[in-house]
Amino acid sequence: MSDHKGSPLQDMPIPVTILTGFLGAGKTSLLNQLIANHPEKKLAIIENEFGEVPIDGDLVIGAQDNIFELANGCICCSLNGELIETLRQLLDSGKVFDHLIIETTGMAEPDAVALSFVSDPGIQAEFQLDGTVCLVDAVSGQETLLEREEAVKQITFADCIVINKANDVQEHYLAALQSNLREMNPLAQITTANYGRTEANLLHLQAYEAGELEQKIKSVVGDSPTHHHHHSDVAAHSFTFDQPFDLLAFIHWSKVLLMIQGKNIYRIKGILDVGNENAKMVFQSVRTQSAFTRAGDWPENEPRLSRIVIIGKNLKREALEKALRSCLSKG
Ligand SMILES: Nc1nc2c(ncn2[C@@H]2O[C@H](COP(=O)(O)OP(=O)(O)OP(=O)(O)O)[C@@H](O)[C@H]2O)c(=O)[nH]1
Repeated sequence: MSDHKGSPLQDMPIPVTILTGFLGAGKTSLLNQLIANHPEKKLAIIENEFGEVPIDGDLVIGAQDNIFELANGCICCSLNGELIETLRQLLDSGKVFDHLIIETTGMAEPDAVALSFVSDPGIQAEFQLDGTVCLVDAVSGQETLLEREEAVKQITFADCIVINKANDVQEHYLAALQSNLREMNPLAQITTANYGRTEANLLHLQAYEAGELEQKIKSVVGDSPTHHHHHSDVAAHSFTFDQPFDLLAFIHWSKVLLMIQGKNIYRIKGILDVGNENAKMVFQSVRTQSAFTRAGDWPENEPRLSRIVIIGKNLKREALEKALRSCLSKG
């Protein structure tokens, strides 16, 4: 990866990691570990926190020159426009950096932050999401998930979930938490940490790359017709279809679905067989935005199975399946 000097004509988009997790879960501790473990990287960091006086920036060690603060508001709501402005300033600053980390407030909905990177063409040209990392407090995480909708959304949107303070709980408790998180988000990688120290390569998740997505979706959905994971009213529904999709019908359906039910749909990811296309089409949504990318061609010896995972709240599985079936190619 080449250096980025804030020029609008960079050769490669700068990878972006969104760091999220409920209040006190260990985001700043993890950030400090990332900085310590990646001396080869020139990290730029955007900190967002509530409160008049920014504090977290002072708690991040050794990167003071490259820290940008968005204080006194939440990045996912009132400060979203400011985030885009800060990204532009970052590019214009002349600072050299090759990876951007955004630490959100503990209350932020990371999909709203991610939206800036998939909805603004100017930003998209310069930055590319690598993935969202969500910290969960091993001790209080379970309780927080029962009480706080924001925490549930953070989990369901994450590409990697890090259970921090793992040594502070017993093994069986940790295993139960892990399995609960797996049910809520079967697509995420799950790992453990103490004081933010973890083995996982969190800055290279490539969560939005077609090949990586395909592997993940395949591992979750398999070849069986349909199944779903349940966490109270939040569920991950998986579907497989062995007939090709009509691309336009699918696009139309997904746009209407996200427009009408977007609030309750946390994530859609899918690999689709589309009539008249040799390439596998990878679909994913971030809030109301959605996009297709091409993965490799379907190999001759691989059945053309479309696999789709929809994670959301209070979703009616039968209705989703029926609607998806109506998007299958008629020809
Ligand atoms: N026991 C224990 N404490 C930890 C661990 N990791 C972090 N802490 C402590 O937990 C507190 C919160 O950690 P932070 O890294 O500031 O968490 P945060 O998510 O950035 O917090 P907010 O910015 O307030 O949302 C601090 O006092 C840390 O020292 C851990 O693995 N075990």
